[in-house]
This record gives sequence, C-alpha cells and structure tokens, in this order.
Amino acid sequence: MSTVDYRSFVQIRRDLHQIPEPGFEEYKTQQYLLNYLKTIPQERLEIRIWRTGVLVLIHGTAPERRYGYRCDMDGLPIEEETSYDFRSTHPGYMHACGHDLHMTIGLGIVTYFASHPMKDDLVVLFQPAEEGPGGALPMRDSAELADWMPDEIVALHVAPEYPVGTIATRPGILFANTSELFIDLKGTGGHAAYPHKANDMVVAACQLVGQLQTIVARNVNPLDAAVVTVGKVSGGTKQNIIAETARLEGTIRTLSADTMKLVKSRIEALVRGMEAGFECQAEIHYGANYLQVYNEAKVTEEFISWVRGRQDVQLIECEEAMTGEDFGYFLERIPGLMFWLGVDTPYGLHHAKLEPAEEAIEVAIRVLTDYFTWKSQG
Ligand SMILES: CC(=O)N[C@@H](CCC[C@H](N)C(=O)O)C(=O)O
Repeated sequence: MSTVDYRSFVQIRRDLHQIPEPGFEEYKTQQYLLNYLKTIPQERLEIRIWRTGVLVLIHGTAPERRYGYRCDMDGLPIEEETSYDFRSTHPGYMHACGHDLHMTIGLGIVTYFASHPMKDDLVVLFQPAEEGPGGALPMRDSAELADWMPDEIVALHVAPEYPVGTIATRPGILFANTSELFIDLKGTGGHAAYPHKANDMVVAACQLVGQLQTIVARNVNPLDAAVVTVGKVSGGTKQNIIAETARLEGTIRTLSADTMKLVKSRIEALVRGMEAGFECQAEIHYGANYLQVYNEAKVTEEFISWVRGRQDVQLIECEEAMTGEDFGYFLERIPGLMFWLGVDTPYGLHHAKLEPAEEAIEVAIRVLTDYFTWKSQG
C-alpha cells in the first residue's frame, strides 16, 4: 500500500480525537469526514449522508460483489484525563472507546481503494450513535443503504489488552445481547430528622442496587453468562433532606436472548417488591437494546485462516465478551464478522486515560485493504 502516508492518518485520528460528540449529534465529525473525502481522487467514489453518518461507495472495476466495512462515530460522556496534547476540545466528552481509530481506519481504506480500485465494490459506513441510542439498526434499514447493501461486512473494535499486531476473533457469538436499564423511584421527601414521616428513596435505591446483584448470583444458571451493572445512581437534593426520588441507570448483558428475558423478569419482580416494601412508585425503562454480535462461521473461519497466513499479525481465537455493539444488527442480515484489534494500553475501554497505540491504525489499514483485495480476487 505504497501511496498511503500513514503519518497523515495518525494526524487524522488526532483531529477526530479532539471533537468527540454524542450519538446522532456527530455534526463536526461528519463535516470532518466529508471535508477529508473531498481531498482524495473522486472518480470511483459516491458519497451519501444518512442523519449524522456518511456512506461511501468505491466502485470496483468489474463488480460482481459488494464488500463492506463499518465504523462507529460517537464519543462518550467522560472528562478526558490522558497525557495527550490533542485532548478533547469538547468538555465532558471523550473518544474513550476507540471510535476515532475506527473512523480513521475507514478513511484509510477509502483512500487506498480510491486510487487502487479492486474488481468488486466496497462500501464504507461511518455509523453514528453506537454507544446509544443505536445507529446500526436504522442505518441498516435506511433507504440510503438499500441499494448499496454489502454481500459481506467487516467491523473491528480496538482492544486495549492485546499488543499491536494482534487480531482476535471467533466464529459465533463475539459480543453479548445488551439492554440499557433505567429505574425511577418516587417516594415521599421530608426533613432529615423526621424519617418516620417520609419515605426515603436513597435507602430504597441502595437496597435495590444490592438486590439486582442477586439476579446473576442466584437466578442465572452459573454455566450461562450475564451481567447487571448499575453505572449511575442519583437522588435527593441536599444532605439534610430525605430524598423523594432516586434513579438507577445501568445495563444488562447476556449471551442468550432467553437469559435477557429471565433477567428482565427478575428485575421487574424485584422492583415490584421494592414498591410494596417501601410504599413507593417505580418505573422501569429499558432504553436501547442491542442484538448479540454473531460472527458468521464460514466468513469468519476463512478470515481466521487468511490472517494466520500473514507474517505481520498474530491471530488469537478469543472468548466471547460481555461488551455490546450494535454492529450485531448488520450481522443479523449480512454475513460477516467483527474482530478485536490490539492497541496495547493499560487502561480499558470507557476509561478517561485510554491511550490506544496509534501504530495499530497502519496494521488495520494494511490488513483490511489486503483482505478486501484478496476477497475480490476470489
Ligand atoms: C464496545 C462497547 O463498549 N460498546 C458499548 C455499547 C453500549 C450499549 C448501550 N448503551 C448499553 O449500555 O447497554 C458497551 O458498553 O458495551
């Protein structure tokens, strides 16, 4: 891939890193992508906009099939604490899940094929709102994608725990089914010194957090896997006022759809018990639900054996993870796979100090441009 200047992609990643935006508000990011796309050879490119996303079709020389690469665009509500001099310029927002790298790799792939067209078509999807509320399902079903639907699709996710030069994947389930979880509690507020005249939702919320932990410990088969995480608890107004309301915000992860149903039915039973016990009202909302990421066996096994033939990367057949990814909705309709890309950094995804190794950008662009070229030579 001689005509690609990898240093320029490191700069692109740094530019994108500075402008993280919430799901479906990726306006600056979209504009940045569109501005960049204007700078590369246009002859084979067609570009469409879908909400805050971008779809790029690179016409092949004699297309019989269409391949796809999907990357996600949104940032997270995290105050960045990296050592970078190119930290986020958006207070309270950070690319802490690697989407800045995922997009940069997408631009690298487009850049390469814009001047080295393969026989088949390639569509590169820059998808908003992966962290929530979920852009994959509506993008997959959009009119903009309908006549560009790929025959096979690939996506990657950065993996802090693997060294640069590692690709990890598996046929079958890679990531879990997910559901967001929001529980609003309403009781009776009052003076801190008169608890018998109030109905304290801070106490109810604390007990409920503890009770929710019993679902995985006591209701899910220990040979199955599930997670119930409460990531945010809020309630009350002041230290000497009994809280009238409280809110729990969390997420549920399961490896099977049936276990998701079981976990939700247990949450509902515990919340109804909480209402009776505390004489309060409770409302449950599930927010965004994501389908599991299920790698199609034939495409994934072929990819694994192709990667194993390379000298420059190490392939690991990994275990399932309880991470969620709305890419599962693309895989529901299109054969394909997702893989982990090693970025070797001590802090995990969604951490304020996440500093993925930028050398992984070149690795991914090389591997994926070679892979699509190989597939197209068929
Ligand atoms: C790769 C990754 O970290 N994905 C997110 C997806 C979040 C889905 C949804 N907002 C939820 O919280 O359930 C993850 O947290 O796994």
